[in-house]
Amino acid sequence: MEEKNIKKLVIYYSFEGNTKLVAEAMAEAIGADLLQLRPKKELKSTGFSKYLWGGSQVVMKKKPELLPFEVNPRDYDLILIGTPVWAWTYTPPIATLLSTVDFSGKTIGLFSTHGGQNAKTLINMRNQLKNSNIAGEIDFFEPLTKDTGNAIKRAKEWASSL
Ligand SMILES: Cc1cc2nc3c(=O)[nH]c(=O)nc-3n(C[C@H](O)[C@H](O)[C@H](O)COP(=O)(O)O)c2cc1C
Repeated sequence: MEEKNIKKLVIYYSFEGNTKLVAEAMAEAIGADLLQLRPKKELKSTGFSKYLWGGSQVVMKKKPELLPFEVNPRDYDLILIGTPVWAWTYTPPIATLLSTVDFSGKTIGLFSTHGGQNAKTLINMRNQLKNSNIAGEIDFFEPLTKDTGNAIKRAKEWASSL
């Protein structure tokens, strides 16, 4: 987007910090506000049980209730939406977001972080945003622990290119 005074927002969910890392880099690069999605009930699962818990949430198509937003996404023009990949798709808090906020007419960038299998995550998100202008998509392989510097650079360059 060319205009100087457009309002920019980065919305993300992050369970273990990978998506948060790139979301914050993007927001810093383009001067965007940040909105972290927080489920009212976040299970503090660790070890293998987190996969059972998270995976079952996705399979059951859960849309957990979120804590109130500090900003209204409708007030923004360019909105970047980021998710971890769970069970080959976007996370339940993002399902809540996409089904409760009207993103029609907005310019959207989509990003994900994953453990090597991004699968149809970004396609599935795009399919929920049929009335938005999808300006770009990018994914990252666990940026907290794998090639962090390069991931931050890619995140900043991508956000700046939208
Ligand atoms: C419940 C659960 C399911 C996951 N499913 C996948 C998957 O299908 N494909 C994949 O590549 N990574 C999968 N992962 C790994 C995460 O996508 C990856 O670690 C991601 O960067 C985590 O983001 P976060 O640190 O922001 O929470 C899964 C992780 C969890 C906890």
